[in-house]
Amino acid sequence: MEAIRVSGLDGSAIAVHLNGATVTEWKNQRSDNAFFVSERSEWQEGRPIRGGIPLAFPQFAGDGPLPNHGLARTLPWTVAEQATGYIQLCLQESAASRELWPYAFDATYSVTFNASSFSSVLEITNPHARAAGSAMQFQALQHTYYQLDAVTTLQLSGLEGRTFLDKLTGKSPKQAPMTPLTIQAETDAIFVPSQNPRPVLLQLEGAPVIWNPWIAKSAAMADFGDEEYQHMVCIEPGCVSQPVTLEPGATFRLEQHITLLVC
Ligand SMILES: O=P(O)(O)OC[C@H]1O[C@H](O)[C@H](O)[C@@H](O)[C@@H]1O
Repeated sequence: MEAIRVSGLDGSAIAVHLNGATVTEWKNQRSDNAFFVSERSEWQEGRPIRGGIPLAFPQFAGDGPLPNHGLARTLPWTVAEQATGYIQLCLQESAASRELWPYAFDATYSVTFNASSFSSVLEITNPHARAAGSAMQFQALQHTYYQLDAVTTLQLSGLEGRTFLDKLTGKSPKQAPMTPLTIQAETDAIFVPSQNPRPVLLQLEGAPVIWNPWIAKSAAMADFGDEEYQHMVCIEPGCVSQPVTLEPGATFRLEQHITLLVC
């Protein structure tokens, strides 16, 4: 599977796969890889990579008729630009995408990084001329897997008191505790947008999904090690509970900015 390695300043580097524009590695001043990638990931063209930052578009998870998380994470993207600490990839509609989703779209994914910060921006344009086209609706999300020493010691601040839809109980609305979020069991929480969002540990755009498969689901996944849930968490900025409606000619932007606070 084709991976591109991009070097940045101060010894930093990323690896990104054309399959899904999936970033699988960010080497920074703290670690060889900030992102979790499963030892059991499949690494097959046309299959999702289990780790790094798969992109969900135009559908989140099983929310519609498309394959889980849509089509962007399994199609081949192309490199549009590359420089020190920067890469931009793009994807347009194709026969393969039209088979699954009958809309025209222009997607770009731009990653800018150095040894202490990492930004990734997904942009989706509805390419129809304003007069001619129609609006399109979709969900989009950056499914970021973080590598952790121990998930049970994670404290995630910024989501105190916010409402989330709990996928483990049929998307029932619940309220996050007023203390930092911790993960001590299976977690699959879709946060809903709030009026006054605060940064979530990292600076995230949109309302994140927080996921850890824990014991039983890990054992059931063929491309995930039984014990790996202990060393990862997914914090996924995106627009899920409120899908995006994009008018002809308009561009939607989903940003993720990660800053190392301790070096
Ligand atoms: O197994 P995947 O298709 O990669 O999905 C992995 C996970 O993604 C999201 O976080 C969803 O909320 C989960 O319900 C899903 O299990």
